[in-house]
Amino acid sequence: MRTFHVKHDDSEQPGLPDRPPPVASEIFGNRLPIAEQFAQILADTGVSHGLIGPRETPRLWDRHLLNCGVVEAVLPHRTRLVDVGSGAGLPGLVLAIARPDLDVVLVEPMLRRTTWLQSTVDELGLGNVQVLRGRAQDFWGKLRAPVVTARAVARLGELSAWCLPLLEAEGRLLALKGATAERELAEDEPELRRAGATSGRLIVLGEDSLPEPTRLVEVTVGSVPVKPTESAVRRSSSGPGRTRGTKKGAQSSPRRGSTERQASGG
Ligand SMILES: C[S@@+](CC[C@H](N)C(=O)[O-])C[C@H]1O[C@@H](n2cnc3c(N)ncnc32)[C@H](O)[C@@H]1O
Repeated sequence: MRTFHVKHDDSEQPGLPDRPPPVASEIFGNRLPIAEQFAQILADTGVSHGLIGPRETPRLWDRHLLNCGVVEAVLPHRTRLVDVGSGAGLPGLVLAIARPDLDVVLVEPMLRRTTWLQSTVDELGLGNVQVLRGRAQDFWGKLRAPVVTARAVARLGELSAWCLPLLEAEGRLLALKGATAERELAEDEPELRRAGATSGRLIVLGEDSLPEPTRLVEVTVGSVPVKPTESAVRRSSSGPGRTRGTKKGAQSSPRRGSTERQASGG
């Protein structure tokens, strides 16, 4: 009888993340071990709890940790950041790891996800992260920050209606988008204006360092914080209000202005 042996390459095994590429140390610096621990958690309970697809494990770094991590380059020192629809902590938790100077709030409506997020924050020992359960709309009038981030949560128009009322004056919504970023920005411009945006532009990050650069849409508000639009309030109150903390856990008229489109390297 003939016998043969199959040689296994550990990096191909399901449940094991890919290895961090060299650019990871530029983004995470001496926090790289924490980022690696987060990648392990994503590949383990992130997959078993259904927060991330099993097919994502071999590309956790390129598609997720680095795609989100490069955004730290456009964040000022010691700012407060609200990440809406955080899911598996993308991009909020990644940014909190890369930048311990940030004060990060993760907003996520699904209990299963907030429970996982809180246990991950505890396991990583991150003192700069708060996890809140609820939709963005549930925090209107309760939460404001200079920066709001969101990835893969909603189209730009709807996302702006939800998120601009969470911004302080002169604040910025940073929406991580894929290849459709520029088109969405053009198509949703009227909705952005109605939501109170004073400008919008495309920023491309990691062009020289990432296999797929991050396409970020930056939407800004003016010197007066915006109120939710009437239609957003109507639509939001027809859904269930679910504002909760986890175990730790006067506005004026919208401004109208020109929405600027601009591509820039980063
Ligand atoms: C496709 S997942 C993306 C998760 C994560 N941002 C990522 O990039 O992997 C969308 C997330 O948005 C959340 N979500 C949906 N509607 C929301 C709302 N109105 N406010 C806040 N989060 C919302 C969902 O519960 C879900 O976790």
